[in-house]
Amino acid sequence: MIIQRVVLNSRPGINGVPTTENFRMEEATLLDKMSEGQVKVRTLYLSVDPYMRCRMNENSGSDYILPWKLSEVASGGGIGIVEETKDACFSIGDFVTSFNWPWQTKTILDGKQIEKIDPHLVDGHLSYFLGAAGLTGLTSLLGIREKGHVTRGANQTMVVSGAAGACGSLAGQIGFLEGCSRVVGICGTNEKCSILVSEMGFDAAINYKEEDVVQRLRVLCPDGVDVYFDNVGGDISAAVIGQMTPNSHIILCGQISQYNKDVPYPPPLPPATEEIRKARNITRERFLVLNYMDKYPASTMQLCQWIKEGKLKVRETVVKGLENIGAAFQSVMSGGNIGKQIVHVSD
Ligand SMILES: NC(=O)C1=CN([C@@H]2O[C@H](COP(=O)(O)OP(=O)(O)OC[C@H]3O[C@@H](n4cnc5c(N)ncnc54)[C@H](OP(=O)(O)O)[C@@H]3O)[C@@H](O)[C@H]2O)C=CC1
Ligand SMILES: CCCCCC(=O)/C=C/[C@@H]1[C@@H](C/C=C\CCCC(=O)O)[C@@H](O)C[C@H]1O
Repeated sequence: MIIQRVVLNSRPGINGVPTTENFRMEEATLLDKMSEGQVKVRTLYLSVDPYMRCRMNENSGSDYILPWKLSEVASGGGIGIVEETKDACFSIGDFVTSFNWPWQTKTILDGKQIEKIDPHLVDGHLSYFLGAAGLTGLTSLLGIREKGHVTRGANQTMVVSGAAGACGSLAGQIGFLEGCSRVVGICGTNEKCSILVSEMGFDAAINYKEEDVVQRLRVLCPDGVDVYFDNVGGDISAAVIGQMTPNSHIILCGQISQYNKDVPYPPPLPPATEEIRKARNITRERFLVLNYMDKYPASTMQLCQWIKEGKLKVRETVVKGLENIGAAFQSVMSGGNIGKQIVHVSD
């Protein structure tokens, strides 16, 4: 059977900005023969995520992220429907997901690699399993619970960078649900700022491309910042850390502003900021959602319940067509998305 797939065409270079030309769509043959334990699936949705930038380098710089190979199919989070099965755990028509889904229209996967998902849990919004009800939501929830030290009634102020993105938009809302009394977002457009405040319940938002972040934080967080959900790193984080209170906490989720640079992960803070951090005893521990797999089932149920109750507002930016996945990734890296970026491959 002939299928379409997307392969890594070229590497942007460790200090380069990724482009759509780094990816190439091509035809390939999917073997008709399946072995015991295998499942043939049609791809419905694929996820593009910032960590994929590290997979475009020859060396990902991280022990848990493998580089993509040139001219080989790329992969990431995906959702599909079972079309044929040689694994008794699955039936035709089951919806399934995997963290390691090849970027192709149809594929044969090992049954052990995939997990069934129940669309009723998300009122039929299957793609939410790549976002709010998937690793993105788990990252926001577990990041806050494991590293945020949020205490109900403690009158804490949370700041979120990358606030209008997939993790950030959920993190701000979860900050409130877990007990913060004030949440301020930082993001890159006025439209995003307005959505954060009017739709997602943030108290205020700062457009870092147009406003003086330090000055605005002084006004919007008069008692200082107690919890910082950091998605971006760089100058924005230095500005936030300068406003943090003694014994406060950074949730070190990601550092997207540094992903097109040859720096280690997590990148060290600039010396003056590191001095502030130490003097104020601010924690900045590495957080990786993959380290909390035992907490996924209960946390996923919590996220689905909040989504159903309307307590967690979900935004997606959906691009149609496997051929557009490179553009969708490039868009995430340059701020084109609001909420989770999804690629819709087939109905
Ligand atoms: N620790 C973990 O286990 C996990 C960590 N992550 C991390 O969480 C972060 C967010 O990921 P995710 O929610 O999927 O992606 P997003 O949906 O937040 O998309 C990325 C956003 O980052 C912003 N951005 C891009 N470049 C810059 C820059 N130079 N400076 C400031 N902001 C920038 C853009 O928004 P804007 O318009 O605001 O610039 C863009 O929309 C990433 O750092 C990622 O690596 C994600 C999953 C798990
Ligand atoms: C080096 C930068 C990492 C920044 C943090 C981040 O975004 C982490 C994201 C992970 C992500 C990727 C983890 C593993 C992929 C393994 C695939 C492979 O190499 O085969 C996601 O899957 C969940 C987050 O914890």
